[in-house]
Amino acid sequence: MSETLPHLRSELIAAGQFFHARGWVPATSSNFSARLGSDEILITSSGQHKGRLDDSGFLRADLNGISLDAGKRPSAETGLHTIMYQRDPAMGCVLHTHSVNATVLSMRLDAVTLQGYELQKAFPGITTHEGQVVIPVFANSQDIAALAVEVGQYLDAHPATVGYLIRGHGMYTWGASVADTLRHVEALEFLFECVYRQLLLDR
Ligand SMILES: CSCCC(=O)C(=O)COP(=O)(O)O
Ligand SMILES: [Zn+2]
Repeated sequence: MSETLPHLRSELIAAGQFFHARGWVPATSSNFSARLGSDEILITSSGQHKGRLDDSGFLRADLNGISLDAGKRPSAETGLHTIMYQRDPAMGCVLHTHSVNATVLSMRLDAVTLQGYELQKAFPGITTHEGQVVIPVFANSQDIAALAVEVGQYLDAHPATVGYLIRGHGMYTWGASVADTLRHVEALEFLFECVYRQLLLDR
């Protein structure tokens, strides 16, 4: 990888500040990671406030989620990050957020289907508003290993997926770089707000 650990860490710290200003990472929710190398990631340690991260809030882990920094405990949801890096050597970043819109929609819908929105073009390979972008909703679980298997099976069957929701919990999205993944978070949050407002208008 061309990006150094300090650079990736500062990008993730800035992401947390950006998300917190928008209310997408309340309390100690959410977790962030970026690839450091072929078999190593940088990930937030468990229990950090993601709007107030500093250099100490991160650790290195292998692709099985084992801490490479003695005494530091990775996110409780590390398995949902490592599954993405294991699946794709080009995977550069995974971001998980807990916005109100993502959480509310996940309680009401089995999938969020996006169609007709110009902002769908924020995702890789999408060149028109005309197609459908489906964001699946998985049942929440405290068994992260089992949830990661379920996510992996879904992605095997639906490789163009750009993100997913976990019911009553939050959103995961990913990309080749931190910048790409930030764009995906921002686009999904905009689109979730559109879907939410449309549901209100349709009542
Ligand atoms: C207080 S939020 C509950 C845990 C969670 O969903 C989350 O995203 C943060 O967990 P972590 O272990 O990464 O701090
Ligand atoms: Zn979470």
